[in-house]
Amino acid sequence: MTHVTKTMNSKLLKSLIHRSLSTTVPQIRIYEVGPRDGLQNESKFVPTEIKIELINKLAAAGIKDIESASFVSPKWVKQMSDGVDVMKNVPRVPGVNYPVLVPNLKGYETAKQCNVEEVAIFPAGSEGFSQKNLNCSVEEGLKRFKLVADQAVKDGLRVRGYVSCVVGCPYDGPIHPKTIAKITEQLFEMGCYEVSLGDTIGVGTAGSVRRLMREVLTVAKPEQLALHFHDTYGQALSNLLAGLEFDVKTVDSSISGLGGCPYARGASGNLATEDLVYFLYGLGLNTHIDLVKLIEAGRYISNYLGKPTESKVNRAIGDRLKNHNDIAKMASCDV
Ligand SMILES: CC(C)(COP(=O)([O-])OP(=O)([O-])OC[C@H]1O[C@@H](n2cnc3c(N)ncnc32)[C@H](O)[C@@H]1OP(=O)([O-])[O-])[C@@H](O)C(=O)NCCC(=O)NCCSC(=O)C[C@@](C)(O)CC(=O)[O-]
Repeated sequence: MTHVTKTMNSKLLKSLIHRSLSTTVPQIRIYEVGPRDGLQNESKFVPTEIKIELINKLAAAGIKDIESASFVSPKWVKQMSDGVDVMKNVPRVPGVNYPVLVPNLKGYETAKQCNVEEVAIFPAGSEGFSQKNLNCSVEEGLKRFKLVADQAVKDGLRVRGYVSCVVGCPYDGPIHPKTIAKITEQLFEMGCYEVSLGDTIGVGTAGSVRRLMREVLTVAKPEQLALHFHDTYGQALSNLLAGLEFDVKTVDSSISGLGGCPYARGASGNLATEDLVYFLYGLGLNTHIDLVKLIEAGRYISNYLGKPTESKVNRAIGDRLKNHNDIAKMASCDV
């Protein structure tokens, strides 16, 4: 790379970071799932203090919704078995929401003991995945989640719903959008304030996402929906653009592109939060996220896991920051 190109890239980067710090109106809400969806698939146990430090770094970067743990059966997902320690010890930053995933009333009771303000329930969009992930049919799963939602609403907690396998299932193949719309509607009837549409195995394309959105928007308003794309086939950003065309305002992502579900064969990581923030600034959509601190959080966890980041933005900017050798200086640079 020539000196001129290097300088231009560095100017571009500074202006991008400056914009990320200076604009004021949040237009897109980022719901970070790295500490939960991101780490649940890691085979080597990640110590509680590393999980807590990751959550702290995400909060310091300006993320306001951080799904921090799941209270599922430790026999099913051992990686999440320290959820209570995470939730009892993570310093709660005012204004930051620390939701947890719960599969049943048992998990809900644990969540309540940890003083969470929001729980997430997660029926599957397909029979095959429901059996593998929850050990029950879709209908039985919905019944269990209704018990959780009823109790949470009674206790004054917010309830978020996920529908997984919204486009395709690793066991049943393509899923009809009408099926997903029906489950989405049931989640709203249970009292969910928002439903996140999960392309669990990342098989969606802009075309299938558009078809899904048209159907789901017959039962929901765009501001009640979130988009949750895994990037298995490299389609997450184009799928997101297709979803944003329908005016959805909340996007799930995972720091460093970590993620996957142990019960969804072939599922890879989520859309990386660093890539999402870069992409949204490119569209002129403010997120209030400090990209430099976010990159630092991504490097922290990928260094710990001993693997390269899945975030292309982190990789691209990271190399240049090595040259500048001072992340903090870079973040405060003006143009
Ligand atoms: C639903 C169950 C529990 C059914 O599992 P089961 O084996 O049918 O349940 P069970 O009631 O027979 O319980 C088995 C054992 O687990 C215990 N147990 C039971 N529940 C709990 C709990 N809450 N907390 C702690 N322990 C629990 C229970 O006490 C018992 O212990 P034992 O008596 O044998 O010693 C199980 O299938 C499960 O935990 N599944 C969760 C799997 C999971 O976490 N998958 C990943 C998250 S989903 C996802 O990633 C997709 C999403 C949301 O991100 C969207 C997307 O990406 O698209």
